[in-house]
Amino acid sequence: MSDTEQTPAVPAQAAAPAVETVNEREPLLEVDHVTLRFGGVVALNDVDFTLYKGEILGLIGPNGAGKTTCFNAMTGIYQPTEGQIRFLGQKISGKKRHQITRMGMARTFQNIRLFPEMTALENVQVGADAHHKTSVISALLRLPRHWKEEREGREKAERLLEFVGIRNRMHEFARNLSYGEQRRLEIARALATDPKLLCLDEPAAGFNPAEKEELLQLIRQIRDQGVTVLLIEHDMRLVMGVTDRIVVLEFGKKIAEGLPAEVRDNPKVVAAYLGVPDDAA
Ligand SMILES: Nc1ncnc2c1ncn2[C@@H]1O[C@H](COP(=O)(O)OP(=O)(O)OP(=O)(O)O)[C@@H](O)[C@H]1O
Repeated sequence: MSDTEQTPAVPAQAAAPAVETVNEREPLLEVDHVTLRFGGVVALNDVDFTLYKGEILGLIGPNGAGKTTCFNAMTGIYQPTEGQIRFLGQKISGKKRHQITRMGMARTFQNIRLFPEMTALENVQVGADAHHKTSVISALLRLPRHWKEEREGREKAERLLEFVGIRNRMHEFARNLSYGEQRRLEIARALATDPKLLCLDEPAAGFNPAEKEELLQLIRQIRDQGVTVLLIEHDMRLVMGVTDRIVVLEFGKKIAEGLPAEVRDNPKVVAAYLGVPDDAA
């Protein structure tokens, strides 16, 4: 039996079933009437929604709708012009990115951001370092507790690489991995920070149908380990197949929110995607 079978790759948190009764659920992330302007551009206009613990929420919308800006506001890269974002009841605004990571939020990027000259294993260990407790001094003095932490970090990184399906590539430089493997590695690295919320920004971009299907399974497995997932994705089949609920943005405004089937049949959403004029919708 491998160590993966003995220890869950993603630390078990309050494992939660799929969303059925959202009203009874605990909020994890609250986007509270957020407006965000870049000069004259209103990238987010009074956007308001809640992400509940244990769900997979899709954030969708046509190009330029404000999805990435919303992600960036949630992860502390941008500050809202108005409104606020709360994670586990605490304001995100003013927090540094590493503080937000420690609070339990991790993300991947639309454009892959790995350390190309480091191995897959090292890339994941860097993520795990966010939670190391021993000091720089104990690392320099090579104290036993530092070694213990180092060993545990490595074991955890290996388990995560197994979990995302690329353990056999752990000693390969990140730059030598295939595109799909790099995307998986990004997810493993984000999971190494023990997130309560994992934000995936277009994780299926450039994937073929088989890879998309595998990704869909992986996202479900991540949620089944108790990690809440926020997904930005253009591929509608994937979004409809994996999310519990969907929020739709268009021109920075929320135009719909609901179960995948409700959103798919919403005339405003159909119009936004097909470019039908408002009065015809
Ligand atoms: N740093 C910035 N400075 C100025 N305008 C910006 C900036 N970032 C985004 N915008 C503008 O804000 C709007 C929303 O962009 P955003 O990238 O969030 O959309 P998106 O829904 O993620 O689009 P896509 O699907 O194409 O990635 C767009 O009009 C964009 O041009």
